[in-house]
Amino acid sequence: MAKIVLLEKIHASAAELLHGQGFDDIVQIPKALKPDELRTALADAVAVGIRSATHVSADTLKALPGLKAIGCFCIGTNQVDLTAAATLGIPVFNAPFSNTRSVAELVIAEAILLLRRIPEKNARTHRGQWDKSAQGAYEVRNKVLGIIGYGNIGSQVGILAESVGMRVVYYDVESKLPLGNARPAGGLDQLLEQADIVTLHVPGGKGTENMMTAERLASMKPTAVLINASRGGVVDIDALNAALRERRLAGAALDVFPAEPKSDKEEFMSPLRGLDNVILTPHIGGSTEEAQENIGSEVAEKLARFLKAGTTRWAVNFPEIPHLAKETRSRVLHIHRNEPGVIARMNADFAEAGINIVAQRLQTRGSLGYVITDVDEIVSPALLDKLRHEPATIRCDLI
Ligand SMILES: NC(=O)c1ccc[n+]([C@@H]2O[C@H](COP(=O)([O-])OP(=O)(O)OC[C@H]3O[C@@H](n4cnc5c(N)ncnc54)[C@H](O)[C@@H]3O)[C@@H](O)[C@H]2O)c1
Ligand SMILES: O=C(O)[C@H](O)COP(=O)(O)O
Repeated sequence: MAKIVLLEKIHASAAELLHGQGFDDIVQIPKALKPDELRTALADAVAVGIRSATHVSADTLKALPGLKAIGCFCIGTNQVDLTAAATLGIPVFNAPFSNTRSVAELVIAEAILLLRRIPEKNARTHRGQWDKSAQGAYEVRNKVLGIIGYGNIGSQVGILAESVGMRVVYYDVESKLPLGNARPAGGLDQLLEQADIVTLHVPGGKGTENMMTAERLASMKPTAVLINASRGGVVDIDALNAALRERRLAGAALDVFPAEPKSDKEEFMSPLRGLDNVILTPHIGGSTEEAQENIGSEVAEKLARFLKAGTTRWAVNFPEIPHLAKETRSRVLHIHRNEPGVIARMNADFAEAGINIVAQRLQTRGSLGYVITDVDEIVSPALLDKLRHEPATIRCDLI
């Protein structure tokens, strides 16, 4: 029985779909696990489902030879060592669009709340103060929204922002088609100088680590606000803390942090706690009923299709082979280093065993090759062993 472990309160739609596909050994753990706990929990699992808080390193993957696939039940995949996973023959799947709208709506709401200074007004009113003043409170109409990272979320934020009258500029490392009346800012520095609201929608990882440095924060208008619903590492948190306390920025909304609790039992620690001009949320940008239900079934289906048919369509780190219904008795999944002669040797092994190949589909990506071979005969353990011991083989499975 193939065991699948689902962590971090993945929506029930995932387990439902997997059960429907015949996977009955599903273990659910409602939190993220530390590396040693992860190794124990996944020791006999073929697949794992995680969200953004479970970090899967190369060392963890090397300690789990039985693990065949990883599902990130979210958009970001920077929590997994994707290169190590590919090198070990493990495809990683995610849900690239399912929570886009949820994040975009939250960002627009926060932009309005911050410009009206609602976080401060709210805190003061709770403390019994009656701060009825228009000072420093603005409409978002005609204000400049600067979007850093104009991908799926950033571009949707731009569309929603225009519908309430904001003027949208963006900066992206890639050339992007502007939607609506949005226009490229002409560079990151130009964006920071002119924006009243700066919102970050870049991926996490080395390329964006601390991209909002003290200098960049200092180049923003003192009346401007910063929103970060991307990844915590993108902002120099101490520099932001200083800018906010010294009133060099008017406010901020943060949904993601350099260090986040692994479960709701752990205390959230941040230098920004207690600041009235800051909205802090516990990484819930994508946490709506709609998004989580869709993500659950989308990623579960990708895992099920891989485990049952070898399908790697939409894998983020792997050669992509679209879904091909299994119509023959046996299907061999062969993941190998992309070198000359691998397929020839493999097919010679089939021929030597007297097996005729009915269909074969090869795809490569960089140094990785993946071939699905359908045959009508039973593949013997001896042949499987031979294929597994071909010099370029990374992994070979029979389904
Ligand atoms: N807070 C949440 O709950 C939540 C929910 C969903 C996604 N996210 C985060 O939001 C990120 C963005 O999601 P998306 O779906 O829009 O991703 P995406 O891949 O569609 O867009 C990311 C964009 O950033 C651009 N980019 C990359 N590096 C850049 C850089 N250094 N400077 C400027 N632009 C850069 C890319 O070219 C791309 O256009 C995800 O990677 C994830 O980390 C957070
Ligand atoms: O990458 C994402 O989709 C978001 O960061 C959401 O992550 P979560 O599933 O942990 O809420």
